[in-house]
Amino acid sequence: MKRSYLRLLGDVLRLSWRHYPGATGALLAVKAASAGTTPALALALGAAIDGIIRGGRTSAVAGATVAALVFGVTVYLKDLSRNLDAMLVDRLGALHLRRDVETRLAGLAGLGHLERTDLLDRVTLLRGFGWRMSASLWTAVIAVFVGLRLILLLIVLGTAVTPWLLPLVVFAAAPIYFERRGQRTTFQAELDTAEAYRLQRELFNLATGPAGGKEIRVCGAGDQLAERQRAAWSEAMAARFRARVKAAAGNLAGWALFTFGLGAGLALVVYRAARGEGTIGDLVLAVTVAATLRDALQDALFGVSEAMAGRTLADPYQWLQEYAQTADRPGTLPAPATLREGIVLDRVSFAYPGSDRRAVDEVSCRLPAGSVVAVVGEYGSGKSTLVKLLTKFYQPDEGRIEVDGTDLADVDTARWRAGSSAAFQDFGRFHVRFRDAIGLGDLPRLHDDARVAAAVQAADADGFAERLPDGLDTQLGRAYGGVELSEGQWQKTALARASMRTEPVLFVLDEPTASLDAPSEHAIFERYLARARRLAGRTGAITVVVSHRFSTVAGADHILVLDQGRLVEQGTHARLLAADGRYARLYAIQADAYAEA
Ligand SMILES: Nc1ncnc2c1ncn2[C@@H]1O[C@H](COP(=O)(O)OP(=O)(O)OP(=O)(O)O)[C@@H](O)[C@H]1O
Repeated sequence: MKRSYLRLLGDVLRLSWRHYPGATGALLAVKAASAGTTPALALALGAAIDGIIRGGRTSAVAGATVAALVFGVTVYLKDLSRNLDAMLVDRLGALHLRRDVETRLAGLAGLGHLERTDLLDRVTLLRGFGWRMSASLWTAVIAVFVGLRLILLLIVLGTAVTPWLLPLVVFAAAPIYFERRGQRTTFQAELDTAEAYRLQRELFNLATGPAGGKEIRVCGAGDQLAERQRAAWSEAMAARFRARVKAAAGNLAGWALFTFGLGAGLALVVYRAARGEGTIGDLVLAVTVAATLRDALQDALFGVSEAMAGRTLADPYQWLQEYAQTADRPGTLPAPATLREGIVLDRVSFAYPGSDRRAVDEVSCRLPAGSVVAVVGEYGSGKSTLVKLLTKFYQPDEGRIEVDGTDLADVDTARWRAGSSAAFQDFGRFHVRFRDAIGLGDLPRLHDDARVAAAVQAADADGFAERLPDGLDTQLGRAYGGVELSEGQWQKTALARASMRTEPVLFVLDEPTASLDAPSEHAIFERYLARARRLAGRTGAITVVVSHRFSTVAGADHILVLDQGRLVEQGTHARLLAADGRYARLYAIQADAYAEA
């Protein structure tokens, strides 16, 4: 086993001891005691048989009594162990380990782990971390004590019967060796096929889930998806199956060796008994031990293989710990409560990890304090990426973003975010009460009804909010017996959430009205323009609006026009029209389209 995995098992054991000392101690004691029961039973039975044959009534009765007692204790310990094991695995997994992973993942300031395919594989593995890891700990403990039971059984064979039986250890080790080799092969195959496996699951969810259900039916793409899912599944499974066949062949060889050794050992005991060198009790003892040796060995192998299966968790967990420390540059400087000068982008470039194409390419511009800045451009021109850089989801690869002269990279990320508000294109649909879906935009004011109502009004959501069956207390999401909102209503809810903070210094609206019609979008934009003016007066806030609809953003103070990541034009609406460049051309095309409509 890898050292990191052993260390992780040690950490989990310490965690269990710290939170459940009684149950952990009891389970360890029960497992340790269980290791001695089979050898004790074999010795007691052997003594009872010898007592009967020699006519020693006392030793026969004593042997039989001990055997009966040991048998009773074995059954009781098994039951106790099962219950303690289940209780500890559940509690430790759900209450501590899963929470630890959840907190670490949710605490990551950046988005890389959610958007990079190489990291997604690890995040996927970590989803089952809590329960699997706590189960692994106790299977590893079982493996240790079953190993101890095996050693005790062999000592009993070697000392109570004949040392000639000791080479059985070598034969007993053969299946373990082959099992481990097989484990390594299958583990590697799982790693190699993780991407195909993830893809088939994604396709399955897509084909069967509600998200793309309508489009898939309209397109008639169900069969295609099923076929692709089947292909990805077959690709992953074929490699895994080949690895398992290889592992099974090794296991067969291991067990064949063990069976050969066991047969030879028993033949030796029978031969010795026939020559009068051993007793019938020895024979009973040897047969009892031999019969349980196979079970003990199988238990040990099962324990080892189960514990080894948990090894797949060590790498991603360790990665998460390191990633949390290195991926995010949290910064230490306080975030400004008000802006005096504004935000300056100085030759900012950024390419998504794993891509050599710059999503933002040498962008330099100034976003003056108190201004409303619109970012426009065609699909994929880098608008959302620019917003992600401003909200510190990613750091620029080159260049700097300065906030009132301070490098944003040095500003404390959590505090910068606490001073920002944002509504994103891919907004969240939180299936909680309507008031909570909005209030979580400013957690300390989650229960401030007046603030929530004001945010609802700001987002022009009061119309549909009034019609909700339980008002602000309405549960959202049909899956939880609540109300399902329309796309536009979800979007207005996201807008209301972004309106909860009243004093942000950065207010981002990344296509917040894409699901609304042009007049509604225009009305909302006017509202937020007025709000931006009020914010500007209080905190010097900068409002950044991303939109496809050029007419909507005409009232912005400053417009940035992006094309393939580059800032190709900037200025006011009037100046950009007068320049008769890209902006003017695209504006004219949209204006014509609306005129014709
Ligand atoms: N997570 C990601 N990983 C890799 N590349 C990405 C990622 N997100 C965006 N890109 C790429 O970066 C470029 C800019 O994308 P971005 O989302 O910033 O454009 P946009 O102008 O906001 O587009 P839209 O108007 O469609 O929202 C695109 O080429 C896109 O394919």
